[in-house]
Amino acid sequence: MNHFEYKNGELFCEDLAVSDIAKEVGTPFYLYSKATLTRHFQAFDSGFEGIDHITCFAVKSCSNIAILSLFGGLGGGADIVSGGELFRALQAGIDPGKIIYSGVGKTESELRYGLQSNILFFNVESEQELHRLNTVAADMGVKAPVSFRVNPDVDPKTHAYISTGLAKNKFGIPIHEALDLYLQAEAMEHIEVKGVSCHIGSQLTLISPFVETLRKLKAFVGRLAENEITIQYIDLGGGVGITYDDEEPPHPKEYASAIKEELDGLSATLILEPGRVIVGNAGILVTEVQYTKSNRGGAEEKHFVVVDAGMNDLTRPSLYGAYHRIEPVKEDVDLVQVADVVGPICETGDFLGKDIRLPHVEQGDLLAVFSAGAYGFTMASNYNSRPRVAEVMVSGDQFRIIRERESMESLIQGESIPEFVEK
Ligand SMILES: Cc1ncc(COP(=O)(O)O)c(C=O)c1O
Ligand SMILES: N[C@@H](CCCC[NH3+])C(=O)O
Repeated sequence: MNHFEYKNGELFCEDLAVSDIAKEVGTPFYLYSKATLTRHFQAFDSGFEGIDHITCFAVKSCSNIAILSLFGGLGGGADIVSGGELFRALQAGIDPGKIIYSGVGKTESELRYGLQSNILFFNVESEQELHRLNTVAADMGVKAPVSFRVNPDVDPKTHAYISTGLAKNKFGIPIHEALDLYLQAEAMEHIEVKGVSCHIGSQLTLISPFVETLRKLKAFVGRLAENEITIQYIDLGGGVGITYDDEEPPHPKEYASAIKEELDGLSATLILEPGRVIVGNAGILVTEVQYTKSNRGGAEEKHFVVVDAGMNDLTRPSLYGAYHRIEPVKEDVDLVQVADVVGPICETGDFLGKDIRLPHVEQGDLLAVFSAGAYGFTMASNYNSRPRVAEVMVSGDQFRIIRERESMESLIQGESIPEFVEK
């Protein structure tokens, strides 16, 4: 359930007509519903009621500080993967004691920043990272809280680019090699072992890979116990999918009960790192039609709707061939056409949708690209020197710009022409 609905043929976000917001903000822009963000966070988090847990929102999926702050206020923590995400989470007021730091390539200065900030723990992904963290912590005279991200070799049955828990993926430490690292860590003066973690992939539509993973983690925790290593946290990562088209992912409550059932008997705090399931359907991208055209090649006629948002603004269709529902902001039952919705970028791969069924649209019409709240703005770039678009949040009958549209000046900010370049 989300708060993007048609009322009398007009798309609304909560109590505001999307077209009215567009008049004031201009296009393109990302639009988020505060009520949907809240509802989705609570639906996920409340599934784990009754057990010790922290919902650490995956900042990479949607990192605007207004949204992080909203989740922080609802009791959430953060799953971060860079110094930049740590900065955002702290700026948003998220409790550092609820921040966990994942990622295969943490630099020395990022490790230092995490330690200075007193985060809950680092998800260490290699032996070399463990040694580097121990050295940095020694230098700072502190103990680094550590969980190891183990790779359980479970097939999440999702897109190959977003599978992370298979042995052939770069993530984590193979589960059968992890015990050795725990033993090394226990012997290190500046490391404190806190937990065991994993994240097997994103946009999962089945519960079984999560359950299989948890079983493997439980067996592993048993082996740790035999070696007198006790852990306080089990981090199951993120990954619950959403409906973009006709997928039928588990309801967060179903996911939570399956996990709770499997956890039975384990006394550890559960950490969850959801991203997409919370924000994916809480945001849309609003774009304006610039031109329509048809290209005839032989017997085929191809229709194009050229809009003012491109693959730099929403890259998922180009990158993964991902489907996003696209509909006019003003519903029209007129003539249905099948068209590619394409952006202004000089790449054939610049499309938001292929063979989309649309009513007749004209220059100036607004289109909504749905399910754009996760990995939408956060993956945007300035390619073709396009300023990144605005982000807007609605609450009831009010809206606020939570990130300004970038200016032309911001495009060249930090650039300079050296004196040895002749003008
Ligand atoms: C370590 C880690 N945690 C959490 C997430 C969030 O995943 P999702 O948005 O699928 O819930 C990701 C991204 O896949 C990730 O890499
Ligand atoms: N960016 C991906 C998900 C990757 C998740 C990051 N581990 C997507 O849009 O679906």
